[in-house]
Amino acid sequence: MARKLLITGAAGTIGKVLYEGLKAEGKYEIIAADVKRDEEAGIVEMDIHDAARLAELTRGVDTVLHFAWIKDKGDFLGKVLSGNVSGAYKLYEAAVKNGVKRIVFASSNHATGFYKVGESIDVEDPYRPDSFYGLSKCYIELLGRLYADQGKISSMNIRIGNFPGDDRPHSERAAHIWISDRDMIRLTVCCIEARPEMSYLNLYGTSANTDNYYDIGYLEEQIGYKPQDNAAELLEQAKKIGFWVKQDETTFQGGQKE
Ligand SMILES: NC(=O)C1=CN([C@@H]2O[C@H](COP(=O)(O)OP(=O)(O)OC[C@H]3O[C@@H](n4cnc5c(N)ncnc54)[C@H](O)[C@@H]3O)[C@@H](O)[C@H]2O)C=CC1
Ligand SMILES: O=C(O)[C@H]1OC(=O)[C@H](O)[C@@H](O)[C@@H]1O
Repeated sequence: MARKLLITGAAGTIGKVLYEGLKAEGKYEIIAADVKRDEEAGIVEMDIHDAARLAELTRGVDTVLHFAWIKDKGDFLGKVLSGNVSGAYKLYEAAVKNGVKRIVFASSNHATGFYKVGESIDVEDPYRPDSFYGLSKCYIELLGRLYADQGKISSMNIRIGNFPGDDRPHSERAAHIWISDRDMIRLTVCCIEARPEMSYLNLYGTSANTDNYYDIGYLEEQIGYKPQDNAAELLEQAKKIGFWVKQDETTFQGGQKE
């Protein structure tokens, strides 16, 4: 029987690419949902605040891919806590009640964005959020950890680097964190297919960039992720043809300056 997936945020920059890529895999039954319904694209309506709708949509689902996000702009009490954190809680509760096996969450490099450029960091290093946005990602990663430790669901948090939506790196900073469309799809498939006993995993989601901030080589053995693209090569080509590349020297990995 085909594995049933629910993608939240399916109309978004990453969601759209994932939905198409996972359809093309040809082996999944997919519910694509977003607050923006798009009948033509097969995207049904779902508001992350609506617990009843979440209960309905998670029924019979094997894996939830949680990519919906209310743009927060630092509104801590409102969009961060009452929107994204409480929305994730409602989604995870619904998933657990319906026996969903795994949640793959779109976390972010900003969960550790206050490490300095030049520092080599490991995924087990302490959180260093660089914003309320990054902080909310830490909270939701830990929500997943709680449910996983309680034996209720398997939880994987992909700390995505930079996915601009047009499949090319645009800045010097992107050379350290970029992920291409096909690597994003590949990585998500690896998370979906990872062995069921894997109850919790945090990982950085980037392509095989020469200058990656994070060593992700071990992911091949752990979950079979073998990225194919490299921002350094594409930035080199872009510069040769005079394509705009932002020179952005930053102090911190999340992009902020001292
Ligand atoms: N694009 C990137 O470079 C990175 C993205 N991420 C994370 O990946 C996820 C997806 O990012 P993008 O696709 O770039 O964002 P996006 O803003 O393009 O997509 C988010 C989607 O969520 C939907 N949404 C908003 N409010 C909603 C609600 N109340 N209920 C249901 N859906 C709602 C939006 O309509 C939108 O389609 C986010 O969690 C983001 O923080 C993390 C790191 C990097
Ligand atoms: O750090 C980055 O480049 C990206 O990180 C994120 O978490 C954001 O969702 C995305 O809009 C940024 O562009």
